[in-house]
Amino acid sequence: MRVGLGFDVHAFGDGDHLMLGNVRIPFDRGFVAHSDGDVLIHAICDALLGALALGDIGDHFPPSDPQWADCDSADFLRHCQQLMTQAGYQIGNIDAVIMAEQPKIGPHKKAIQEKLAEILNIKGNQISVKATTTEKLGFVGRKEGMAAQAICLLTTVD
Ligand SMILES: Nc1ccn([C@@H]2O[C@H](COP(=O)(O)O)[C@@H](O)[C@H]2O)c(=O)n1
Ligand SMILES: C[C@@]1(CO)OP(=O)(O)OP(=O)(O)OC[C@H]1O
Repeated sequence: MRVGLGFDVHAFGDGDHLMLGNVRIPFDRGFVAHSDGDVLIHAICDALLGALALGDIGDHFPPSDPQWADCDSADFLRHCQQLMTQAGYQIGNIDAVIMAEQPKIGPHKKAIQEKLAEILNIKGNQISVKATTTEKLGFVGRKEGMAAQAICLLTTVD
């Protein structure tokens, strides 16, 4: 068994939606990022890579590489999953928390969990997505951006 931890932050900029867990959420801002800025998927990728001791998302998809510009972060997640499978592991469970003052994540949580379960080919009860404000404190509280944290448990494939 191995555990991994991931954390990511993206600032808000111009835009009219956010991609979170590969679900499009209408919003009056967008993420500032090289890719689609899916802060939740990036945290999950780093959790998987961390559990495998394979570096972090930037090692695999360098921000300096134009091929990742505006990239669908689901592709990053599929790649990390392939690395996990090649290493002989499978997902036990993933737990994640999104830190955001806005938008409200609650109405989108189920869709996000279902989408991530579909991408990762796991059951719905193997992935948990939660949300919290930071009680108006810090950059999240000032609505300057969003953060996400994820932890995963990997087990060996029998
Ligand atoms: N962007 C957010 C932040 C929080 N929620 C939900 O609100 C509840 C209370 O969160 P606090 O951090 O203010 O205690 C909790 O159920 C969160 O899931 C949300 O939907 N969207
Ligand atoms: C995802 C990558 C892709 O170039 O860029 P960003 O979308 O800026 O996201 P970040 O969380 O900073 O991770 C680094 C990169 O791997």
